[in-house]
Amino acid sequence: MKQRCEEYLSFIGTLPRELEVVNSGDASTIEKPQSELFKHDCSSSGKCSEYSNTESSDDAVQQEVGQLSDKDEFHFYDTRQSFSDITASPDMKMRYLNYGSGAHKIGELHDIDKTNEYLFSSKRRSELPVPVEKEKGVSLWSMIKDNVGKDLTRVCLPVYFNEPLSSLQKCFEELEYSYLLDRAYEYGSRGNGLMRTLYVAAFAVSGYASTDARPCKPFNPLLGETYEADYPEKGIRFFSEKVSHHPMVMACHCEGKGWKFWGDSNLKSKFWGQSIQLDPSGVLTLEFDDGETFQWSKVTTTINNLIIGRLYCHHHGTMNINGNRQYSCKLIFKEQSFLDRNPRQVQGFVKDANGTKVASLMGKWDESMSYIINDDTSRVNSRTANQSAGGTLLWEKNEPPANPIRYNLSSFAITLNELPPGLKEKLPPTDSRLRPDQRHLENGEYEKANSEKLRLETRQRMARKMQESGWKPRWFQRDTEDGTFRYVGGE
Ligand SMILES: CC(C)CCC[C@@H](C)[C@H]1CC[C@H]2[C@@H]3CC=C4C[C@@H](O)CC[C@]4(C)[C@H]3CC[C@]12C
Repeated sequence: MKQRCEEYLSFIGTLPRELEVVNSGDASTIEKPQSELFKHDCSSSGKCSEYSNTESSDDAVQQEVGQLSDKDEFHFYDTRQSFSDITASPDMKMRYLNYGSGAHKIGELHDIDKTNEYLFSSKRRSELPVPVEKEKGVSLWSMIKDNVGKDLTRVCLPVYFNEPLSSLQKCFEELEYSYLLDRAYEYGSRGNGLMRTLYVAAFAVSGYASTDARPCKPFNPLLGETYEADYPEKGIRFFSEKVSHHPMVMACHCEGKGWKFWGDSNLKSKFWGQSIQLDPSGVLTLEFDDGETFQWSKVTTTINNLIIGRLYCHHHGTMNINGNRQYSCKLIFKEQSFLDRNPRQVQGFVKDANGTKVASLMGKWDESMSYIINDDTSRVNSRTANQSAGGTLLWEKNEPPANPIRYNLSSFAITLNELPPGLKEKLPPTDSRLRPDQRHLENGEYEKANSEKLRLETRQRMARKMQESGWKPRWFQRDTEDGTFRYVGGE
């Protein structure tokens, strides 16, 4: 029986062959080996069958949603819910978060009007709503074990494994420390290219800080779903859209004081049984208003202890931050070894146009980053073996919220899905904040969240066909030269 419940889980591949089920009709009979994995005793929850047994052929879906026709292709989602006509129709009007100051495009960022200030600057929330229902503990194993040997991208996980943020919102989360880019801009415009490069490097690392101790999965946006954020207190605006479902690609664009930052996220995943390896394949570009640019790609992320133990992720590999002027930077995210007493380390250096190392960088992606200008590198090295003791601080992770928050969100992350009065009317209907399943989860209404999630996922099965029949992103366009998505805006 083919698993048809198409929850995307695009980062999960197929289970290893040796774990395949002998008789596909009986998921409890497992060939070999009798590993720890299978001895693990987890009570299966009733919820599981509700999801894993959802079967329907594409034909059935087709019947349910209606026949595909050229005219219809943008209107597959029914209109019962505010979020259901999710794919952006070509004539949909974009309403920027401009609160009555007249339509301004994302380039005109910094005129904070009064409404905006009222809605955001001083009054962003510092807590999630109190959950309506009690949380249920469901083990991931109970979900996976009935699907051994099947394509896990087609396994549908119930909402208990999600955090109330979409992947689009998570992209914005990587801009929590955008002030580092403001600083980089200022240094550069005062002629200090080295300090600019160091701050850019610190920024590139700081994006990982929020991934620590966050064991839940973000919501998979629907094709054409968007997330737009206006944070005048940070001086930034952000816009993102899910531009492809197969493969899953999200395009992002952000503008701040003196800089623009864009890129698309496209993850390649390998499933290793107890862990998943994610290899991001997009390029991130940072462009300062004076023409200096830096480009880099993200390093590999491994999610460990999928089945037994505490789930955590770890980032490793080399990040080359290539500048178009004087300086470039190389950062190494250390591999984790079993007995490592000092994990999560990042080390690197900045080199000038001649290839001379002019500064060193050291720190941890979940803590802080520091630098040493080359003149004093040798002195510090000979003085102490512990490099992280030396150096001048560039970046430090913010304190977590005073009261521990569900899902372990940072104070910044807590604000991302907030829907204050008046905002709803200003958002396009495709915004992640309007996803009913995500909203229900945030409110702790798990039953409702689950049924809405299932409903939207059923709709989403059409995404491949929509893409094949010419669906195009609304706000981004693929660059014909380098294949990256660029924000084109519009109304
Ligand atoms: C099977 C389920 C329950 C496991 C939960 C998996 C969680 C830990 C996974 C799912 C998606 C993952 C994220 C996907 C993409 C990225 C971008 C990458 O550049 C940094 C890591 C980061 C941000 C991942 C962190 C870990 C993550 C949040």
